[in-house]
Amino acid sequence: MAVNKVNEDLLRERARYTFNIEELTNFIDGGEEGTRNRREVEDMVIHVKELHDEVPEDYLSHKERYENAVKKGCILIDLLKEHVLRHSSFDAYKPSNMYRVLSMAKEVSPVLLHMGMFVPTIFGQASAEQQEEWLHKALMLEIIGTYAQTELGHGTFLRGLETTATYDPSTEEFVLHSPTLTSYKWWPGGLGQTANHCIVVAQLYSREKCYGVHAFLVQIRDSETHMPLPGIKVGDIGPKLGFQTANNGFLGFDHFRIPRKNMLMRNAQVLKDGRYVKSKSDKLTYGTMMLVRVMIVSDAAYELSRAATIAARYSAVRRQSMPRPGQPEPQILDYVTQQHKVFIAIATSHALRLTGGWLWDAYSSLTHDLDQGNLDQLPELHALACCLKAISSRDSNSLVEQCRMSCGGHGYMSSSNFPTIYGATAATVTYEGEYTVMLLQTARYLMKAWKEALGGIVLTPTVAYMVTYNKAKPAWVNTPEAIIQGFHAVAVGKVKEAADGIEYHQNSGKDYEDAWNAASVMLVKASECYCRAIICETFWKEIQKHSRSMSRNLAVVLQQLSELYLSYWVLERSGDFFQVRTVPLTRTKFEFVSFASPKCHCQMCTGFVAHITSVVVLAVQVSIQNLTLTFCTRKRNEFDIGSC
Ligand SMILES: CCCCCCCC/C=C\CCC/C=C/C(=O)SCCNC(=O)CCNC(=O)[C@H](O)C(C)(C)COP(=O)(O)OP(=O)(O)OC[C@H]1O[C@@H](n2cnc3c(N)ncnc32)[C@H](O)[C@@H]1OP(=O)(O)O
Ligand SMILES: Cc1cc2nc3c(=O)[nH]c(=O)nc-3n(C[C@H](O)[C@H](O)[C@H](O)COP(=O)(O)OP(=O)(O)OC[C@H]3O[C@@H](n4cnc5c(N)ncnc54)[C@H](O)[C@@H]3O)c2cc1C
Repeated sequence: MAVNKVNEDLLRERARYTFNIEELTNFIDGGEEGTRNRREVEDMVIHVKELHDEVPEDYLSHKERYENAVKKGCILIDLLKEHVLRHSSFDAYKPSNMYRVLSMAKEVSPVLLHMGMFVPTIFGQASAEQQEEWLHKALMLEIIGTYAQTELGHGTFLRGLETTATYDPSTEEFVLHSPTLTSYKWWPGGLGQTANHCIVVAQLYSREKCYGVHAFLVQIRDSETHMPLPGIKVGDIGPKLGFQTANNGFLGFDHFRIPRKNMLMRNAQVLKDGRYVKSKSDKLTYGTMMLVRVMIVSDAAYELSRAATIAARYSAVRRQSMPRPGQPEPQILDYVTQQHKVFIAIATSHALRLTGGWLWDAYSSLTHDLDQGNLDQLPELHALACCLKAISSRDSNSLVEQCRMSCGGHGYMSSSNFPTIYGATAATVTYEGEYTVMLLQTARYLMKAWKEALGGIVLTPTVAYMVTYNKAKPAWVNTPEAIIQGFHAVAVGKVKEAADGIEYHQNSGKDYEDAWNAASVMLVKASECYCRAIICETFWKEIQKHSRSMSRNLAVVLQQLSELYLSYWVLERSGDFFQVRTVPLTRTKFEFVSFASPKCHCQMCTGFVAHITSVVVLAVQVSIQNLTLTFCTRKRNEFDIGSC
């Protein structure tokens, strides 16, 4: 049998790397133990022949694809359980581990929601007694669940959900009901044919009063026959852009009764007589969504790293065109335009991975605080989780598409794996909080922070710079730190512009809701800039922090990737930097001039800003472009794709 011979161009490129590949691998895995764990699980998986398709999944029927995905999901979960039982240190519910194992199968697993939301909801929202009853069964997949929140009529507006859970004190039961077609649960992964239980989010009624949305654990299918229980209508919602084997389904209730104890009661409770005991915060019901948003940042990075690896390898082996007559066709990696497409994908996968780790640590700290009854950090973490989920998933999805396009026709083949990766990342931009909605959630937080900044109130860490920028302007020197300051200045400027926009519309007679809506494009922009500043700063600081304990050669390359990321986004957002005004040329200072704000439209001010800014920004652009071009050409000579 012919042995697959590794392409000579790829071997030559790999022989040229300038740093220790194993060291980079450990860095990406979060340490040597992480690499050992990952390799052990991969070794378990790679040799299981049932996980390798004889026939391309695209040639299978929907039913065959689903059955194939179920089979693979069961094999992977058994391997995961075996590994967890053998290594108590392997934290199966650290996002990167759980998702990594399931994503080793090409198809999205029908039990993704069981692992990704059903189990975490029991962890996060079930009382100790309820965890005692359900957690082990869920971890051992004796019950298979999903998370049923979204309805046909509402996905974003949770307070508008129509499914009702009405408490009947005479039987100590909740009666679940879907009063309208639009109240049918729609989308939950695994609901079509896989799950026999689910977390149902419904409007809680007791003693004829509505207490808002709460979570309930509901058995929907018979544990023996797997048939829907009486009063349950359930099935598959049909074909989608991607995620074809996620088994997304619909669910309707016809006065379906569950025991009182099936309301998740860690936060709020309903007593036997129907009395409602309020939670410390209504927002704790939303806890699972925050967890998954935090997970998505790391996993968006992972999916992008897969796409970037495919594109980098292809760029090394693909030879095309003849710039010099008679010369061999060059590797497409020699084209600067190809480097410009692929290198930013590599840099971004590192930026999002490190930011995702930083966010996971912040989330872990919050959950510890919440256990102690301290909710102080909840608003900031919600704002961070919203914007980072939105931006990371959108960046990942668009760069996956860029990687696909960089591989020409072969990138369009299913066998390239780009269509599967694209379908998974495209879904992530919408689920767990739609892109715009999430940025508007962060904008709510930023508007409050801005008001506090104007009053000189000390702000939480990620917005603290608003107070300083509102008073003293930073000096501009062309360093990564100064570029990060520039992003802070841009973010403050956009926040101010949006706040001024709301005020402007209110002064023109609109109420707050209409003024908010009229300024909402600026609000989204402000959140984007706030989030970009966080990613830029976190990426740079994490690289600086880790560089101190890594070999110089690796530190140099990672530093250059973070410089590339900063440069790329300054150039991508040069229009926003144009709005950053300098004052005396001797020491250029940032001052944000909004072209859209109701003030400073006078000819003099606008003319002055345009002239000075063009001088400064031109200087900035030239130096940044040099940095970028230098990075690409210099790195091309020695750029390591060995890690690819
Ligand atoms: C390729 C990568 C693969 C990644 C794989 C990772 C693992 C995957 C695992 C599973 C796959 C996932 C499959 C998908 C599942 C789903 O989609 S589940 C359903 C998700 N649905 C949503 O996210 C709904 C989005 N909408 C909202 O969240 C709401 O808009 C809202 C944010 C709740 C706001 O709605 P509303 O208008 O009613 O309320 P507001 O007045 O705007 O806000 C109320 C106040 O509450 C605060 N708030 C809101 N949410 C939270 C929260 N989660 N935590 C804390 N606080 C919250 C908000 O700030 C307001 O507070 P304020 O009044 O003080 O400002
Ligand atoms: C692949 C996939 C898997 C999913 N899995 C699950 C699951 O397992 N469980 C589950 O419960 N749900 C799941 N969902 C549903 C998902 O959570 C919702 O689709 C998502 O929350 C968006 O809600 P929506 O679909 O109602 O869109 P809408 O909220 O109707 O959004 C449509 C448009 O309206 C805009 N919009 C909405 N509200 C506002 C506002 N206040 N201000 C400005 N613009 C607004 C949005 O920006 C968007 O452009 C899944 C979805 C997908 C695509």
